[in-house]
Amino acid sequence: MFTTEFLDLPHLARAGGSVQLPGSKSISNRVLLLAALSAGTTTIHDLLDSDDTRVMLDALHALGCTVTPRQVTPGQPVQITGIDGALPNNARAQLFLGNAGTAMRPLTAALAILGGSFEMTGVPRMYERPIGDLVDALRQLGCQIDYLRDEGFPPLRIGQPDFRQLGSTGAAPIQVRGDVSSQFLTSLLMALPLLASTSPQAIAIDVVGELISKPYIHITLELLARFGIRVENHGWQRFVIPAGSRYQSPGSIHVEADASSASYFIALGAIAASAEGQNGIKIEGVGLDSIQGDIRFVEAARAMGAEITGGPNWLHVARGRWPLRAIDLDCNHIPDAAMTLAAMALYADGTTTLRNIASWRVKETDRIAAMAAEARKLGALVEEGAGFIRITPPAAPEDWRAASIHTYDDHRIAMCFSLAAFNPAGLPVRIQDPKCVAKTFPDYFEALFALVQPGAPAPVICIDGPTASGKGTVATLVAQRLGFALLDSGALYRIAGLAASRAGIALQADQADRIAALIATLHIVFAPDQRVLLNGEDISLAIRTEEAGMNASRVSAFPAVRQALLQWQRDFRRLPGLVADGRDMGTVIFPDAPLKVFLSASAECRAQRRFKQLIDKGLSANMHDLLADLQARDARDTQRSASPLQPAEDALHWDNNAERTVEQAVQQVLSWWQQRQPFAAEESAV
Ligand SMILES: O=C(O)C1=C[C@@H](OP(=O)(O)O)[C@@H](O)[C@H](O)C1
Ligand SMILES: C=C(OP(=O)(O)O)C(=O)O
Repeated sequence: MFTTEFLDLPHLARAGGSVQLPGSKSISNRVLLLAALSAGTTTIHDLLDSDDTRVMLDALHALGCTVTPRQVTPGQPVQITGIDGALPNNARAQLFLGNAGTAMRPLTAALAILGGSFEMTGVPRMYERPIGDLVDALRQLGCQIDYLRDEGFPPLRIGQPDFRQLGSTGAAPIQVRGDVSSQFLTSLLMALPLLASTSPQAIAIDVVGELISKPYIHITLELLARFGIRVENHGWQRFVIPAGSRYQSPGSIHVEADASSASYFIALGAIAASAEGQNGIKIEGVGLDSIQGDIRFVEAARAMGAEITGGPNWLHVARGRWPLRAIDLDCNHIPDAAMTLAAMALYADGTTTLRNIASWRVKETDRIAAMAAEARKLGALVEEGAGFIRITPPAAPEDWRAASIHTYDDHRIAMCFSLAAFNPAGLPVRIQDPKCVAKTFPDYFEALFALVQPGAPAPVICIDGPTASGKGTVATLVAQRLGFALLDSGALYRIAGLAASRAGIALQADQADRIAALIATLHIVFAPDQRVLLNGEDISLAIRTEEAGMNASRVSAFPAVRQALLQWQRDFRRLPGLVADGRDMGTVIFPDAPLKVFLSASAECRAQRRFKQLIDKGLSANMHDLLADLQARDARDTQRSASPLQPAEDALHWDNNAERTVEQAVQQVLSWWQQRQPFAAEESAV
């Protein structure tokens, strides 16, 4: 996941390949709760691991369910041992439910019926998302729920219910409004079997007013059936839970991939020209047999021009009509995926209108307002109303503008606007707070980058300089702040030197071809945890000794060795960008890099820095020897004929002497980078 303050997407041109999507949020959180209420143990395969499911898992754990393992591990199922319809007497817990509607609402209903002493809390936005219709419905039954702040909104306190009045009202249906969120009805449908299990009569729920987002009720009914509860659906108006209904674990259950998450990749296939040698985008894990209503996004995308084929659990999407066709659509049945249509509308041949989406206003943010504001920043014309949005794309490529997209802590805003990087003007797009995708799709950007190709080679920031100038530290931090990949080219020469000396090859010029041939056989891995592996062995420390540094300097003087490592280094170039640290990054390896920085410092200062580094690592060091070695390396690095150490003509210089801090150097590089971005002015105005 990208945890940077912002993520700059360079202009994107093409896409192709296949993507395996993470599990459905709506299915994951329903299955977790149903498993928790059931008798027996349920093994859940392909559960989504995201903020929304984590709050649900934590809540279930706090309520005494056995959850193994406690953290979702990719490829490993999660086992939940349920409470069999009852909590211990005097159960109490404070539950933090983040901004997960699928946790807050269903848990509120279930706990209000089970009884105990619970506080339901969340993030500030959760306290602006309505829950009054659900509380009103539960109070009809005798549930004890208090608002801790504003009437009609979380946080809530739940107490012990009093079901005596139920007897007197007999089997009167419970009324619930359906026009603000379908999650209220879903919550009742999942909680009321707890009452029906001991009730002599069936329990009926009547929907008052229009029921929005109906397909989510379909998911609820499908999953209830898997857990032994067969609800009668009378025309989406009345739902009847038979007397004696009792939760029974299905033993094992599989979570489909998320159909709403699929919408971004369907849109990608519809918008992007196919990458060379590829034919569109294959989406795996969800397909035409899905129980998720958002699969009907496929129809809308087809109407706009996408060419989509599919099987039970896969889809294939290719660009068809181009530009896309503008549409006018009632989107009530696909409230989440419809946002992706708004992103597709930026590439349509006219004005697209998305109607019947009033619920957008009470989700992660006011999504109608947010979509309108951000699409306008890109140059689109947008009209909005209480329950619709109308988008006209920028008229010509030159009407597009480079924008820094505010994401409002809303995963879907971030994912939707990543698609704006395909704009015809060749502009980059900045996504602020990219980690907001953690709500349902933590690795969204990684998945996107695996499929797309930039319009021009991915950006590179070169940081060159002599040994111990501090470039490694600065490069690492700059890469972290921007979410860029890191190339420590010195490490490659260190590895080459180490491998050659271990192979018994003398590090001298007449052996250069042998060393180059050896390099071609090496299997080198720079692990995400900073470890460096050579043919499977952790050599992170072995390449950091002074001797390894000297050997690196020796082999790096041989043109054949430099040549053998050239493509290796260039292959590090990837999205969203690269920070390359070395001696000839700006001059030889990435001469087209948009930012080149040359760090320098006096030999004494660098010797001091190296001394400290070695001591900190627990290695022995001697200042006098270090200075002499460093001067010898400087001489070799600057005097070698093959790519000698020298600043690129267009490099910006930073004197990294002792009185300057690492943070100052990092800030300077970031500020030079920022000045090169087209949204620099807008950003500094914020
Ligand atoms: O039940 C569900 O899983 C959901 C229902 C929908 O909400 P509304 O019913 O509030 O539209 C949807 O937007 C949400 O992401 C998930
Ligand atoms: C509306 C959404 O979430 P929630 O489940 O919190 O309602 C969403 O994921 O788009």
